[in-house]
Amino acid sequence: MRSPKDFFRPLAVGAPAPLREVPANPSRMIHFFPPSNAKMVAKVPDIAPTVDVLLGNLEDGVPATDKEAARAGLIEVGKKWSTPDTQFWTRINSLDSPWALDDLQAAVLEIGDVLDVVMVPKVEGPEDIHYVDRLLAQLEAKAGLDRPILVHAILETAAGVARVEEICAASPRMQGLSLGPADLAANRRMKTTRVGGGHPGYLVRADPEGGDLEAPRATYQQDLWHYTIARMVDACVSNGIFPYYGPFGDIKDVQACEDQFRNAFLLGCVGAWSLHPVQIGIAKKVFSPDPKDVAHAQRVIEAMGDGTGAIMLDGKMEDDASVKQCRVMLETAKALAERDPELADLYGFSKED
Ligand SMILES: CC(=O)SCCNC(=O)CCNC(=O)[C@H](O)C(C)(C)COP(=O)(O)OP(=O)(O)OC[C@H]1O[C@@H](n2cnc3c(N)ncnc32)[C@H](O)[C@@H]1OP(=O)(O)O
Ligand SMILES: CC(=O)C(=O)O
Ligand SMILES: [Mg+2]
Repeated sequence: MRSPKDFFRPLAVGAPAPLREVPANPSRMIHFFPPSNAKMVAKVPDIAPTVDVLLGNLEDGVPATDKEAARAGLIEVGKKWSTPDTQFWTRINSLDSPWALDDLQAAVLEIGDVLDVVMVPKVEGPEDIHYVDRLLAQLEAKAGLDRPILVHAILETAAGVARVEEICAASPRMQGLSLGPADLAANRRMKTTRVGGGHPGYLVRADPEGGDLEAPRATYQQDLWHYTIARMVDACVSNGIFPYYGPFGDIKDVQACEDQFRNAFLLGCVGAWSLHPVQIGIAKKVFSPDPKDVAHAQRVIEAMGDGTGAIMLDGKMEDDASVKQCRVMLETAKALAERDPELADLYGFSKED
């Protein structure tokens, strides 16, 4: 662990100074595309303006035989990047793979000027972040970049979950964390075969009525990811960075995808991954506060005056703590509405709001 005095010093001569605060840019969906697929690369100009984050994926999902082609596709997209209101990220291969070093070098040296965030998979502890941190500083200095590239870690090993707080605090470059439910399930030896979402076998059953064990009893499916997401949210918030739900692999089940995303939103996540165009709209809907909640938040804030004390509104007690929740809701809505006029209209915000 670096001394607190050195925490914000650049890690290489000539590298840009680390940021003191991670920007809270809208990132309701991190949209994944495989840059090795020429058809999908051709769609980038149309898709980029419709998403908050576009991510060129170099890791899992890209066949080993296509790794070089994916890196070349990412560079091609970066060189033509002309959507400054959308963030541009990449996911590099894991640090123990034969590709990670070349991924990082190519991404920073060739397109570092347009790259906002590098997503690092399978992070096991702060030492992985320290390695990437120093390397990025050296590469940024070499490329002559004037602002640092941030780092996003995927939580997809038991060791990573056990050290999640240390990972979040490892560097001022840390932008956020995503849940990696597929690799995490494998690493934990969970007995599932899915990419995120629930499982019908993970349930609780109602007690038998009148002790009748033969009578039908209601069952309730439980959320396999609740514990990990809650830990992730606490670790992120206490370090001033952002938590995200990861992928939902059952593309056709848009309803369960929406439910999983909403659980994450309610627990504090700011966004999720979209793997297919159909999931972009789901993430946009879920991670933009509901206009009814925004209107309610405005009413509570107005009714609470200076924000202290206790009042009754619609039969419910409101006080200092509920007004703080309402401010979170309103601030989130305002930040999103700033870049989305349709949302601003939906919330009834005027330009002065
Ligand atoms: C556990 C993890 O690591 S998750 C992250 C790794 N995985 C990924 O990144 C997967 C990303 N997604 C994909 O590769 C694709 O969506 C797949 C393979 C899952 C499905 O692709 P398809 O079989 O082509 O789906 P489908 O036929 O429904 O696609 C409809 C259209 O959307 C396009 N499309 C599909 N996914 C994407 C995408 N992620 N970005 C842009 N366009 C896409 C298709 O090219 C197709 O275009 P067309 O109508 O012009 O032919
Ligand atoms: C997100 C990811 O990489 C996983 O679920 O494994
Ligand atoms: Mg993974």
